[in-house]
Amino acid sequence: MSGEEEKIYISYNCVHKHCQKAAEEILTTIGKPDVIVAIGGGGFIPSRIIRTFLKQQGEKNIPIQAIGLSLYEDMGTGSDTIGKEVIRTQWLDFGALAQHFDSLIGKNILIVDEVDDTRTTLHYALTELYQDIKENAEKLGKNMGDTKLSIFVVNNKLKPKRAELNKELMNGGIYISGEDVDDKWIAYPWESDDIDTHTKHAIAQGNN
Ligand SMILES: O=P(O)(O)OC[C@H]1O[C@H](OP(=O)(O)OP(=O)(O)O)[C@H](O)[C@@H]1O
Repeated sequence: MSGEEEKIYISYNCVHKHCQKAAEEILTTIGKPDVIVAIGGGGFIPSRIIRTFLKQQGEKNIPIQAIGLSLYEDMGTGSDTIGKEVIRTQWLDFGALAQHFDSLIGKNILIVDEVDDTRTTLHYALTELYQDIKENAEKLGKNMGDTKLSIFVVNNKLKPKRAELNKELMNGGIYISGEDVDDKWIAYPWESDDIDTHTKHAIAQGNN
């Protein structure tokens, strides 16, 4: 079987509908997030879409903050290590954030990415964000208060993960995937150089 046939094709419609459904669940469980943290590049488009459905009439748009995380093979890795390392290419600018909030302390934070593959990236994002907020709180002589960290991914791959998400750090925050899928290559529409053919494949697979 060729690589092409192995891929799962996801259409823009499909991403949109997963975002809509996840937003409903978020609003009925943890309530409206104060800020969305988009993990670039794959988390950018889903973040913008989900914001549409999280916004309530007459209210301000939820700010989207971008962080850039990339996975690199860790050449010096031993057999007991994670095998891939996460590189920060962009991080939160707490100075700029201060225009919107006094800080992220006590806020309802939603982290968004397109795919949870080995979970390395989400684990890194959750742990590092928590740590930064905690350090910020300590500097201000505060505690973490009711800071909640939740996660939305368009797709979660059903496979053994290289890292687990620490529920304690999430503090009642939730994890939602639009759809759990087999451990196959996922073709997202924003990566396509032929969107019409891509969408046809997605429709044929029921991913529209
Ligand atoms: O669960 P994991 O195994 O950590 O993999 C998931 C991550 O991998 C991809 O990022 P990539 O580094 O390819 O960057 P991109 O989003 O810019 O494509 C994807 O966007 C996720 O962030």
